[in-house]
Formats: sequence, structure tokens, C-alpha cells
Amino acid sequence: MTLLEVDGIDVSYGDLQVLWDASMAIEKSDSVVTLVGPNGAGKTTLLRTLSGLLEPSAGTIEILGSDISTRRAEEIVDLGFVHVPEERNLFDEMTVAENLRMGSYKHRDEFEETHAEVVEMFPVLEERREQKAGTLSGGEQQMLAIGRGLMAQPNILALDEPSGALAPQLAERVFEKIEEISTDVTVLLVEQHVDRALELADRAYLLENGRIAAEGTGSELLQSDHVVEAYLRG
Ligand SMILES: Nc1ncnc2c1ncn2[C@@H]1O[C@H](COP(=O)(O)OP(=O)(O)OP(=O)(O)O)[C@@H](O)[C@H]1O
Repeated sequence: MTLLEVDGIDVSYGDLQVLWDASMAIEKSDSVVTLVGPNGAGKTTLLRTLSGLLEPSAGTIEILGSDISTRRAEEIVDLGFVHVPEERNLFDEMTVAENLRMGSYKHRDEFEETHAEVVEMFPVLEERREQKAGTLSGGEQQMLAIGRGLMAQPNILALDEPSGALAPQLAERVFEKIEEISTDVTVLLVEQHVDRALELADRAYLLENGRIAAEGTGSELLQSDHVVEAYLRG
């Protein structure tokens, strides 16, 4: 079953076109789909478009067979696409527990069950449940942002640079958690750590200058001369 299908989208900010004829697909059988590429390639723009925050000027996007190119962000969450942005967007003045509750606003009746699963995966969120989100460490905030995303019971959890700004050891813990999450939920992972992200990926896309420059399995891209030359050497 195809969870997400993007076909030939163009996306612009005013007169500045950022994505050109971009296509990608995510199947239910995929655990991790990775989107890599250099700074400014358009990765975040693609995620924002999938989330309904930007509208493509050409092409189509379908989630579970339903065209979402003109849908509102809220409707896209209802279809199961949940985006954890790079800036995390936590409610800093609210506690960890309150932030998690906000994540489950559509599924209140299943709150207890989902909450139990999320804190089992991230025990620190239970230990810190009464602490204000703004006072957590960077790594803890990232766990909370991911945990809050999971509270919405996604089919696809899109994570934008989850290891960004974290020390290497913490970044590695985040990758381990992503691997764990991906046994239940398909993860769309945007990452600067190209080697680690491709290792995790069933399917991967390389975005360069707003165009899909390569696609394949994670191991195919890891072995591609172009990827090795441009992103993995040195
Ligand atoms: N709100 C905006 N208005 C105008 N231009 C924008 C806006 N947001 C992003 N851009 C431009 O769009 C291009 C793609 O940016 P985007 O953030 O999607 O890239 P990225 O691949 O996610 O980069 P990074 O890895 O640095 O986060 C860049 O040239 C950027 O300057």
C-alpha cells in the first residue's frame, strides 16, 4: 500500500522557485525513508509542502490515495502525516505532560494507551513530566518533540533534522530511537548526517538544488559515486 505519493511538484516562495518537478513515494512496508541533501536544497520546503503549510504550483500529492495539495495542515494530520519541525515548536511554558497531551488532541479517548507507549519508549518524559518544556536539555526537548508527534498516532512521522545541534552521543541516541519507532510507524527522516541516515533507510532520496538528483535503497545511495564524492568523503 502506498502511504504517500508526490508527483512532479513545483514549490515557490513568491517569485523564488525552490522545488522543481520533485517526486517521491513512501510505501507502508517502508520503515525509514530518508531525504538528504546540502543546505538550502529544499528539504524543509518539501516537508512543509507535505504538511500543508505551502501549496505546490504544479504536481500532485496524495496521502493514502487522497489528494492533499490544497488541504489545510490540520486535515493532513488527520490523514496521519505528522511533521516534527527542526525548531521543535514545543510549548515552552507548559510541562512535559501537558505538551504530550496537546499532541493527542484528536485521540483523547486513546490518550492513556498511547501515552503509556510513548513514555515506555522515552522514560525521561515520565521522569520529567512536571518540568516545563523550555527548561529541558536539547536532547530531552528533541525526545519530547518526537514523543508529542507520536501522540498524534501518525502513519508517517516526518522528522526534520532530529539530530541537529545535538552532541554526537545524543544524536546517536536519537538515531537509535528512530530505529525503534520505525518498527511501528513509517519515519520520513530529513538529515544532515548523510551516512547514518542512509544506513537506516529502506528508501532514500537525494535533493540537490530543488531537484531529486538520486533515489534508491539506502545502501544503493551509500555506494553511489556521486553521494560518496559529494557527502561522505573527508
Ligand atoms: N520563507 C521563505 N521565504 C523565502 N525563501 C525561503 C523561505 N524558506 C526557505 N527559503 C529558501 O528556499 C531554499 C530552500 O530552503 P530549505 O529550508 O527548504 O532548504 P533545506 O534543504 O531544508 O536546507 P537546510 O539543510 O539548510 O535546512 C533556500 O534557498 C532558502 O533560502
